[in-house]
Amino acid sequence: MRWNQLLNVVGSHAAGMGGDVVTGGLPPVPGDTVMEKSIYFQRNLDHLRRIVMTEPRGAVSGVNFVVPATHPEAAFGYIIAESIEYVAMSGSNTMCVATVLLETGMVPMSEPVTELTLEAPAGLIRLRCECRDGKVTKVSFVNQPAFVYHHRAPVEVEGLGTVAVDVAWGGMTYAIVDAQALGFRLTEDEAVDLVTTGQRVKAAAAEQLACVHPLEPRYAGITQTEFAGPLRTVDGVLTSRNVVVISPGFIDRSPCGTGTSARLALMHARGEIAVGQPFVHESILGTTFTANIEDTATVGDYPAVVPRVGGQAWITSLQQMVVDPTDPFPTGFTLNDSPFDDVDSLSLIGNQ
Ligand SMILES: O=C(O)[C@H]1NCC[C@@H]1O
Repeated sequence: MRWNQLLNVVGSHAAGMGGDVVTGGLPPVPGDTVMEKSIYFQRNLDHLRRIVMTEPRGAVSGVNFVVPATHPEAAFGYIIAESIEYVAMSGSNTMCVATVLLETGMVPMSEPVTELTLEAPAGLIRLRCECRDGKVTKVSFVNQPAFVYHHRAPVEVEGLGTVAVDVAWGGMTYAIVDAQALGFRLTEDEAVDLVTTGQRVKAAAAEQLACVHPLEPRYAGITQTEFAGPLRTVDGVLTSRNVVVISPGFIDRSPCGTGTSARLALMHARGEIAVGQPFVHESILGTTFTANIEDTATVGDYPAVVPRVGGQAWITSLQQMVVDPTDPFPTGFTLNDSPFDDVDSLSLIGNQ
């Protein structure tokens, strides 16, 4: 027993998308808000993200670090790290965190519903967790407001010509394109092509379209591409498939909660969905999130919507990750054959 580091890591996934939850082993993380803690973590403790995210210990694109909340209404805070950014919010990760907190007893579970408030870097997140026989069967949460930065902006994309791109914020920033117009059905056999095209769209949109969140810490740029499938009605409910390509080039296995939020903002702006109307978003795997707009709002000068997104998460492992002082890879490594290759090209939060 001579480890330099020991982290308690609960593996989980929401609708197919992995999200590890670190429930113990962290040093104190200073900050007056969870956003400040996230910025501190990025600057001073990023080696902990690398330990969980990279080989030889882990290989996952989302890691959540559970920290004490700074707001009296929240049970816990959580810092959310994706492959190349510390994000304000994430839907699948929020479902994983809530499920882990409840199913491991860190937060008491009440059946059939546990109302819970957590503190994400984006702010307070109110959750409604449906629970049966000790299992969380659905987590739905009210996201911070989502809004549209750009409507059908013409973007010159390498190999594609001029593409109409919408850009919307849902907790992360999305370049949203019409999947059908680009020839995609959003099926599993298209995964590699979706990543290649999605990365090109994202690079071009990020270069050609400015977007800076109006509120501190002023998240800037575009880090996700969302291919929006056609809207259809299934059993009377507005439904659509989508695929999100996460930086640095990896498909979200889930229907993507922040992408769903961004899409709700866009659909509302286009008159395609009303406040309160149910919506089902499908992933490339066919897994689903339910969603609706709870209310309208404004963010800076942008008209916005307040989204609710729901889905289910499952615990997959209980681990203690350790670092031996003689280990040649104390903070892991990546090779460029891995979809998580770019962990070192971390983009900093806001305009630091
Ligand atoms: O559900 C979401 O919002 C996320 N899934 C992985 C990438 C995004 O953070």
